[in-house]
Amino acid sequence: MTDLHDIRYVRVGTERLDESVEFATRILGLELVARDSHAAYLRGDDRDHNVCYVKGEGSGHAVGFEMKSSSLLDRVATELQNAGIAVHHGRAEECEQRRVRDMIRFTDPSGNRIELVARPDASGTRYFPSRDAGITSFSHVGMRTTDAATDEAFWTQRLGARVSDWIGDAALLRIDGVHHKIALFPSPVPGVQHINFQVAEVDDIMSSWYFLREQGVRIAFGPGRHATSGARFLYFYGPDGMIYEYSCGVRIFTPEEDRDHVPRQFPREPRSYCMWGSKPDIAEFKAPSACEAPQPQFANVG
Ligand SMILES: O=C(O)c1cccc(O)c1O
Ligand SMILES: [Fe+2]
Repeated sequence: MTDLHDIRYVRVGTERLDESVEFATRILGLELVARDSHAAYLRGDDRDHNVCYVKGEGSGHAVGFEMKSSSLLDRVATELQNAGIAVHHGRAEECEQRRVRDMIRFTDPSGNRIELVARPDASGTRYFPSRDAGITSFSHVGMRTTDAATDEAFWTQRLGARVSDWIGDAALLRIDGVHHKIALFPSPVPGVQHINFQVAEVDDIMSSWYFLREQGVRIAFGPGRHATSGARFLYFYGPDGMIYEYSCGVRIFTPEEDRDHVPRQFPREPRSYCMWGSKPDIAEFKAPSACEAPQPQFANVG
């Protein structure tokens, strides 16, 4: 069984490299740690980077997870290949671009690109925010799935993730004590749906809500509170329609809870996403449209 040690980075292809860097620093509150004409590396915690914007839409999205050792990485590669899953072993320059010693890449059944890495660069300097958004860490990604059941089986059976809760068919998956590090939201297309940063306290959520609106940033959802993880949250749109989430107070499972937890099934309705009543301006979070909702069956009446 694979044990993903932690989420490590997200790579986002963009034609708007300068705009993405400007948004991530001035608005989101990340620190720019390196950039060249092809890529920009930014962080919201003490790791070497959390987000890499890569010039060119074609480079798409990828999510990187750290394995505890290169030997564990090699073992996972063999397990995946034996299961008939194509595994790309990162070339030296690809590992350098990711600031890691070893990397493998494969896709989940929806085509989401997953990278497993070993010995990522540590950093001897503290995260130094460009704006005091209260960010404490890069914590999870929401991903789009074109086949929720198949992707959930892949992430749980192949990669060792555990379901913490469902909202409709959307699975919130944990790989450690944090309620989730990956969430899979049904969608017609794959890709990274949102990027989450933890913030220190609710004051950070609320002061950012005022700041973002003053800056003309489109709010996507919230301020609100998730019924699933209990986290208070705020979502907003950045360049290329990427959604960013600040949240605080996410549930942390004790080892006993991790062992005994029975995942809950929340219905796909607004109150499952927000206990306070905020309504999402996020396609994957909206209740199925009338054309999608199962039509009530009326018995033939005379
Ligand atoms: O934190 C959560 O529970 C949560 C639920 C639905 C969607 C999300 O993005 C979340 O982070
Ligand atoms: Fe989230």
